[in-house]
Amino acid sequence: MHPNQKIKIKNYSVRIPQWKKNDKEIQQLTKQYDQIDPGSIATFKDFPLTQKTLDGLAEADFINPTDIQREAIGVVLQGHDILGAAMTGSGKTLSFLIPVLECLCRARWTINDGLGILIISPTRELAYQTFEDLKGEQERISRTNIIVCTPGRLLQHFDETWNFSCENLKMLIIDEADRTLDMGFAETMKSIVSNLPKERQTMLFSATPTKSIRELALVSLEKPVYISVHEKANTSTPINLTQSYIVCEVPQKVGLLWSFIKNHLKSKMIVFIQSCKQFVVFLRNSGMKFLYNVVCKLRPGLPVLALYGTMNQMKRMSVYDEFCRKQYACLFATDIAARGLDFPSIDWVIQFDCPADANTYIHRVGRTARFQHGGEALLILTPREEQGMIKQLEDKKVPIKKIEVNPNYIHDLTPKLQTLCAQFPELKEEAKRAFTSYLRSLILMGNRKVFDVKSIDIEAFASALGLEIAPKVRFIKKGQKQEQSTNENNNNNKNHEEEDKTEDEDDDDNDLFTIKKTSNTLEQTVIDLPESSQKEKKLTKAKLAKQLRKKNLLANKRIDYDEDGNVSIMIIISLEKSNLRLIHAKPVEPTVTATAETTQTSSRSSVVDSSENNSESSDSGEGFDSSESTHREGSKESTEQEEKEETNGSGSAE
Ligand SMILES: Nc1ncnc2c1ncn2[C@@H]1O[C@H](COP(=O)(O)OP(=O)(O)OP(=O)(O)O)[C@@H](O)[C@H]1O
Repeated sequence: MHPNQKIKIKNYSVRIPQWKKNDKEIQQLTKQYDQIDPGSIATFKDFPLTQKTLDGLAEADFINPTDIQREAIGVVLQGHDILGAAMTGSGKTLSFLIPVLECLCRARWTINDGLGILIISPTRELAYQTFEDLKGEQERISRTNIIVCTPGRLLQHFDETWNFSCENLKMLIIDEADRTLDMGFAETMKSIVSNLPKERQTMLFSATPTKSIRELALVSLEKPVYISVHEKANTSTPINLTQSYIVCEVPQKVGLLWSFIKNHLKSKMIVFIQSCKQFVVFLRNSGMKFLYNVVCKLRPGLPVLALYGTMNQMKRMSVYDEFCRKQYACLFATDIAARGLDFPSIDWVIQFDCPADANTYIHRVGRTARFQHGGEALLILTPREEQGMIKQLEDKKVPIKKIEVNPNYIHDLTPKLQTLCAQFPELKEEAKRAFTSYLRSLILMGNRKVFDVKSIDIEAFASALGLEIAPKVRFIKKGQKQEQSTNENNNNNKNHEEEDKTEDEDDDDNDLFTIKKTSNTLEQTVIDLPESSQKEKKLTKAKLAKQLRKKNLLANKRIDYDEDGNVSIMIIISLEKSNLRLIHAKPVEPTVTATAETTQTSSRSSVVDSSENNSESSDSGEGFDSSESTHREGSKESTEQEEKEETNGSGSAE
C-alpha cells in the first residue's frame, strides 16, 4: 500500500441486541434475588423482575400476585426446585411462567440455543395433532425455546425426531402432576426425566397433591422447597364457591337437569357427565351425547354446546372459543374440561354424574369461582352414592350442603323423550347406548361404597330415557358373578390382609388412586367377554407381532357391540410396563388393508402408541394418539363411524 494512500474505514453499525443493552439491569436484578421476602411483596413490581415482564403483567392487568405467586416466584428465581400446591383457579400458571421468562431473559436465550423450557401438562390441547402436523413440528422443534406438551407426545419426539435435543434445558415444569400420574404416565415421566440434563430447575404443580406425586418428586426434584399455600385453609375449594348437592333417583336425573337449565337461562354453566375411559369410542361418550342432543332438541332457550375427548381437536378448540365468548350458555362436558381449562365467568358447575373421587370433584368445581370471582356448584347424587361420596368430600375439607328439591320442581320428561325417541331413531339408539354405558360405568367404577349397579331401577331408568323397554343387560349378572368370586377369593385372603394392613392402605388417596389405576386398564373391559376367551398371555413384542401375522389379527382395537350392548368382537393390545399383553383376540377379517399392513410391519411406535392410547389417553384426550393418526388413514371405516357420531352429537346448538 502506498504510504500516502488513505485508508478508508467503513463505519459498520453493529446492532446491539436488546438483552445486551439490559445486561447491567439483569446483573442488578440477579443480585436482589436473595433478598426476596414473600411477606413484603404487595405488587409484582416488588419482585426484581425485568422491565419487559413487568410491562407484560401490567398490560394484562396483573397487578397483585396471588398467594402461590407470592410464595413461589421468589423461590424459583433463587434457583430452587419446587413442589407447589394451591387451590384451583389460584394462579399457579403465572407462578411458573414469570420465572420461565426471567430465566430465558437472564440466560440471554436466543433462537439458536434451542429448547430451554419444557412444560408437561396432562391435557391434549397442544399435543393432539395429526402426523402431518407432527412433520411440521419436527422441523420447528429444534428451533423452539419453550415447549408445552403431553408426556406421550414428548416421548414420541425423543424417539422419532432426530434433531430434538434437550441438552440445553434450563427448566422442567410438570403441571397437574397428580393427573399425569393418575393417567398412568408414571413410567413415561420417569423415562422422560432420565433423558433430561441433570443441571436444570424443576417445578411440580398440582391443585390436589396426592402421595403418588412424592415418587415423581423423588426422581425429578433436587432438594425441593415445598410450597403449599392453602394447606392450613379450612377448605380445599375456593372460599367464594357455594357448594350444594341434591339426592334423587337415577330416573329423575334428566328431568331435574332440564328443570335446572330452564330456571337458569341467564347463566353460564358447565354440566359434567361421566365418560368411561374403558369403553370404545362410540360408547364412551354416549350418555353425554344423548343428553346433549335431547336438550338441544327440547330448545331450552340458551346456547347449548358439548365438549368431549373423541371430538377432533379443531372442533374442540372451536367449541372452547365459542363457550368462552358466550355470556349465557350451557356446556356439556366430560372430565376433559375438569382440569386446567380457564373458562371466563362460569356461574354454575353441575355434576350430573357422581365424580369418580373427591379430587375429580374439586377439579370440576374449580372451573368456577376462579381468582376472586364467585361461583356455585351443584352435585347430583343418587341415594346410593350419597353417603360414600359425601364422606370423601368431608375428608377432603369440601364444604357442601344438602338441598331438598320440591318434587313439583322436577319436570317429568318421560312422555317428551318417548316422543323424541319415536321421532328420531338415531336418538333412540343413543338412548340405548346411554343406558348400557351408564350401567357398565357403575360396574367399572370399582368403589362399591359409592357406585352400585344393583341399586338402579332398570325399568324406570330405561323409561326415563324414553325407551319403552329396557335393553337387555346380561353383563350385570356376569359382573355380579365375577364380583362374588372375587369376594370369595378376598375372604380367603382376609386373614393375611388384616395382618399386613399398613397405614398407606388405609389412606383414601392411595386407595382411590389404586382403584382408578386398575379400572383404567383394559383388563376391566373383558368383563363382558365369554369366560373361555378371557385368557391372557404375556408376550414379547416380537412374539406378539408373529401371532398377529399368523392369526390375521388387527392390531390396536376393534370392539363391536351387538344390539344388547354385548361385545361380539374384541381385539385389544395393551402395553403394561413394556410387556405387551394380548388381552383378548378373536380373528376377524381385516376391514381395511392399510391397517392390517400397519399391523404386519408393526413398528415399535405404532403398536406401542396405539395401545397406550387405547388404555390411557381415552376421553381425557391426553397423550399422543397415534391411533388417531397412523391408523386413522387405514381404518377409514371406523373413522367415518366416529365422525358420524361426532357430527350427530357434538358442536353447538342454540
Ligand atoms: N395475579 C393475578 N391477578 C389477576 N388475575 C390473575 C392473577 N393470576 C392469575 N390470574 C387469573 O386467574 C385465573 C386462574 O389462573 P390459573 O389458570 O393460573 O389457575 P390455576 O391455579 O392454574 O387453576 P387450575 O388448578 O384450575 O388449573 C386466570 O384467569 C388468570 O388469568
